[in-house]
Amino acid sequence: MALNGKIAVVTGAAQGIGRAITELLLQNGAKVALLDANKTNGESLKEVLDKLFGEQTTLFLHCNVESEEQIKAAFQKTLGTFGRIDILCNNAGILNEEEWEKTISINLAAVVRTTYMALEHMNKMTGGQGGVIVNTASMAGLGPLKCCPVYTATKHGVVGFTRAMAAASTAAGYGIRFNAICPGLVKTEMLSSLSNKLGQFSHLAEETNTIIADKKMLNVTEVADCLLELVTDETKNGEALQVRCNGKKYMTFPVFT
Ligand SMILES: NC(=O)C1=CN([C@@H]2O[C@H](COP(=O)(O)OP(=O)(O)OC[C@H]3O[C@@H](n4cnc5c(N)ncnc54)[C@H](O)[C@@H]3O)[C@@H](O)[C@H]2O)C=CC1
Ligand SMILES: CCCCCC(=O)/C=C/C=C\C/C=C\C/C=C\CCCC(=O)O
Repeated sequence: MALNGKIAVVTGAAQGIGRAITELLLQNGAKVALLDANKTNGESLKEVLDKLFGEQTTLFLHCNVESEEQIKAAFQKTLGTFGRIDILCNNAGILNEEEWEKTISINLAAVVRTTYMALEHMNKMTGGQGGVIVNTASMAGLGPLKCCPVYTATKHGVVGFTRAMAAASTAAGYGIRFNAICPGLVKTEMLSSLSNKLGQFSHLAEETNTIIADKKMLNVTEVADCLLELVTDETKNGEALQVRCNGKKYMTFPVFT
């Protein structure tokens, strides 16, 4: 799938992995609507991107993915400006075991909400032109992280939702591919502010921070490079791509017959 002329929506685009995804999509010729709840970071990133790629190639839309109304408005603005949506990257996420309901709301419920909203515009069965949806899960979507059970549950949920949607899309002919990316530790603000986010598991903070300090971490650009493969390689559907410092691996799962 070549990206020239393609229109992408990226959530959590203002910093970290979302910013790297946005920059790589732009470098490859796509136009991008950046959705983020952080207005200050989003607006200053838009200024940077205007200079690098031209004002017409991006939109910053202040949007909390927990709000159905705000997502709807962001999709309408994207369609009004760019005319179509080909790519959705559900990337916004938090790690907060204290505010665990908010973690479920942003990391899982919002992925479902945004995906269903995108289907209304992308689904070939209802007049859309198809495309690809890539969800940012985590290695915590493939195995347990003892310091953050709810974060782990949301990321397992994202992997399951992605794979089931891929199967539903194939069965019904939506013309949309669904993939999940599952990175290990990535150098971003999410990990640097971890200690006070573990709630009842804060007794594991010291051990967790030691692991983080000792482990080699991925750069956001390494994650974005792998995500680009999931966007552009039309053979990839229903995949969970694990990305670690020592390489990437397409995961295999039990098959139901
Ligand atoms: N940093 C890491 O080690 C890893 C991160 N991930 C996942 O990658 C994704 C991105 O995380 P990072 O870039 O590391 O975090 P980050 O904290 O640097 O960036 C997250 C972005 O999402 C935005 N955001 C948060 N809540 C939002 C909401 N309700 N509505 C709209 N935007 C919202 C934030 O404003 C921020 O710009 C998350 O889903 C995270 O779970 C996955 C594996 C590893
Ligand atoms: C192994 C899960 C990495 C998940 C990254 C993430 O989404 C959030 C991490 C939060 C805390 C990290 C705490 C412990 C990590 C333990 C092991 C990391 C091993 C990474 C690797 O080997 O690639």
